[in-house]
This record gives sequence, C-alpha cells and structure tokens, in this order.
Amino acid sequence: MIELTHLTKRYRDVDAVKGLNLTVPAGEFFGFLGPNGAGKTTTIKMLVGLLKPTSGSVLIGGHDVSTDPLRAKAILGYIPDRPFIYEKLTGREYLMFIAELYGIDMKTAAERAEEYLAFFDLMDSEHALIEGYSHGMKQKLIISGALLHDPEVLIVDEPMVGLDPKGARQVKQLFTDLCRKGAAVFMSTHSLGIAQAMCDRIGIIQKGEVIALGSMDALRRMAKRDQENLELEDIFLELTGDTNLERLGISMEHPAA
Ligand SMILES: Nc1ncnc2c1ncn2[C@@H]1O[C@H](COP(=O)(O)OP(=O)(O)OP(=O)(O)O)[C@@H](O)[C@H]1O
Repeated sequence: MIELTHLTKRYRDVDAVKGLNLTVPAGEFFGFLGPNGAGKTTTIKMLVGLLKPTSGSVLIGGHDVSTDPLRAKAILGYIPDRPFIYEKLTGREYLMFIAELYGIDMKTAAERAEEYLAFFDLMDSEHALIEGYSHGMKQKLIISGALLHDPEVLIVDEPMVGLDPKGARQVKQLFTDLCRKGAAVFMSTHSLGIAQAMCDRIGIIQKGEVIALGSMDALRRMAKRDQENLELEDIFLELTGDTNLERLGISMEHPAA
C-alpha cells in the first residue's frame, strides 16, 4: 500500500534520507521514530509529494507520487506537524471545501462533515471563523478534513501535539478504526508510549537510515534483550546508542487513557 524504494534526499551538503526501503501493507499501523534531525519529516514530505526525492521512489496504492501524483493523492490523507488552514473560513466551510477538492458529492460531504464536527464537539463553533479556534480545535478540524474522503493511506506527522487527553483519545480511536477498515497508517511521533500502544510495527530512523524495524517483540530481540516487559524507551536507547531522551527530543509520556 505504501512502498518506498531506495528513497534518498540530499539537501546541499546534508544527506537527510539515505536509501530507505520500506513497505507498509494495507491494514498496518506503522510507527516512525527517531531523534531530532533523523529525517522523519523529510521522509514524510516525500511520501506525500511535497518534496521531490533526490533518487528513489514512493508508491501509494501502486501509484508513483512523483509521476502519477493525482491518483496517489486521491487515496491519501495527510496530517502535517505544522498545519496550514484557511483561517477566514468557518469550520464547516473548511470541511465542505476539502470535500469538494476530493470530489465527494455535497450530500455525503455534508453528512460526513456533520459526523466529524459532532464527534469532536465542534458543533457550537461550526459557523465561527477558524481564526477564532484554539490550537486543539484547529487540529481536530484538520484531522477531520484528512479523513473526510476515507483515505486508503494515512500519513501523520506528530498528530497529538496540542490535543487534550480526550481529543488525543478520540484521534487514536479514529486512526485505529481506519486501520481496521484496511487503511495503511504511517505515523511519525516522538511519543514512545503512543507508538508502543498503537503500532503494529515500528521503524527507528537515525541519521537518515532505518536502524531497526519490526514489531515490539522483534525490536526487543534486535536490542538483544528479549525480556517481555522491555519498554520501547529501553529499546530506543539501546539501538540509538544514546542515553539522554531529552537530547533526542523523545518523550515517554504515556498515551492518554
Ligand atoms: N530545507 C532544508 N534544507 C537543508 N537541510 C534540511 C532542510 N530540512 C531538513 N534539513 C536537514 O535534514 C536533516 C533531517 O531533517 P528532518 O526535519 O527530516 O528531521 P526530523 O527527523 O523530522 O527531525 P525532528 O524530530 O527534529 O522534527 C537534518 O539534518 C536537517 O537539518
């Protein structure tokens, strides 16, 4: 469903991503972790077609993001870490606008917009301009917009930032439901607790290269410490060879219950 082949990005004198090979099948929840500057956002921007790879390719549902971008993007949902949103629209207008871009018929669009606005408790503000929304409210709207067309592939960069515990729980539920319906979810996060709780497989990237890939059990074996209770935090430290989580920009906060 998502297929990266020898994916490489070089910025002038920085090799940000070095020959990444990775496949995320339909129905898998994949977690992408790594220290600050490891190459996560660069990878994600290439996945969604915002950045041209120096070499290598990205296939989304079999469609090459570089050569067949419209087909690839039609089945893709993307939630960026620093979202852009049209502040002069109302919440409902924004969702209807996004629905139109994806070619969803207006009746279905109105029903889905209503479902998401109600799910996220945004009905009281649906006719207010987005510029008056809080950060968390904007985040919920962006997530709703990314899910409106029922994407087959969801790419998410740090989704829980700015959400309160209830919002974070709702978002986790939406992502998990989408995955159960058969979508491939690719999520970058600094929260090891969230990755451990939600992801079927985890990839750890460091200096542009994947240094570990697999289920929690597989990662425990790679860290050569296959105690059942070994947490992702221990594995991450063992594999990245660093001992200071703060320096790595990693949080072990546990996902909101
Ligand atoms: N536009 C750019 N021009 C030059 N170098 C860049 C650019 N964007 C990123 N880089 C470099 O590429 C490398 C990977 O950066 P990237 O933002 O992909 O890392 P990241 O894993 O997302 O980091 P973080 O967790 O801090 O967000 C870093 O060395 C960064 O300095």
